[in-house]
Amino acid sequence: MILSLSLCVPGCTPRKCGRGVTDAVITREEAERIRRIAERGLSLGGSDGGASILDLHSGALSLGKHFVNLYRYFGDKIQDIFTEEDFALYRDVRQRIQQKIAQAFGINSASMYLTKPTFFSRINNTEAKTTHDEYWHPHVDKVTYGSFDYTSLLYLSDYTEDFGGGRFVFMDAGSNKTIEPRAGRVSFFTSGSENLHRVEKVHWGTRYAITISFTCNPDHGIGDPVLM
Ligand SMILES: O=C(O)CCC(=O)C(=O)O
Ligand SMILES: [Fe+2]
Repeated sequence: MILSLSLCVPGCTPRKCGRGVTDAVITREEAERIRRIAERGLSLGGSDGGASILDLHSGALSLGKHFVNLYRYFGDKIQDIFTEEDFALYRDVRQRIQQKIAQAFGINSASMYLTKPTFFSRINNTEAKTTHDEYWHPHVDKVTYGSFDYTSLLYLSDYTEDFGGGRFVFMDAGSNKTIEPRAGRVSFFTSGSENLHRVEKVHWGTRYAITISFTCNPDHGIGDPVLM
């Protein structure tokens, strides 16, 4: 009798769940370069509330209470905003994080695929205006985003230096575990219910991060963002 049906992709689907954090994959200088890309892109829009995103794959950019498509809106002019080097840096960083996750979980990095959404986030202490601004709710990424099997977060600014509050919290039974964002710090974890988490409210300053996630299902894979 078949008790459960699930897609099994040998070599990627998490067999062991877990999490890791490293400051050794991305340098602070690289994180600063990526933060400048995030600042440039997000300066073209911004949510009325405290949480803005720029989705590099779809081009979705927070604007007021809604989203616009940066790529459609700017057309060819997008080349005045982002350069080929920006996208090359994203690819390089994405590859190194993918390899780190593969190594940490003992899986084959070639059986992991980048998945969407892949986005910059900018958070400040402005009061939320829509539910999109409510970044602090506990959630499971696989439930929120569907295709995620492995989540990674690359932090682009420093807790206590650039902003207060805004720590990442794994909500474990018994004791929570907190990650303090720091430019160049990569936090990665399996995206299921074993890693329920939330982000503390940012009390002051501006917090930048980028979410880069992977799926084991090639049908949910996307290519690296490209300059259109
Ligand atoms: O920015 C963070 O630290 C986490 C964000 C998050 O949980 C998410 O985007 O799903
Ligand atoms: Fe999350």
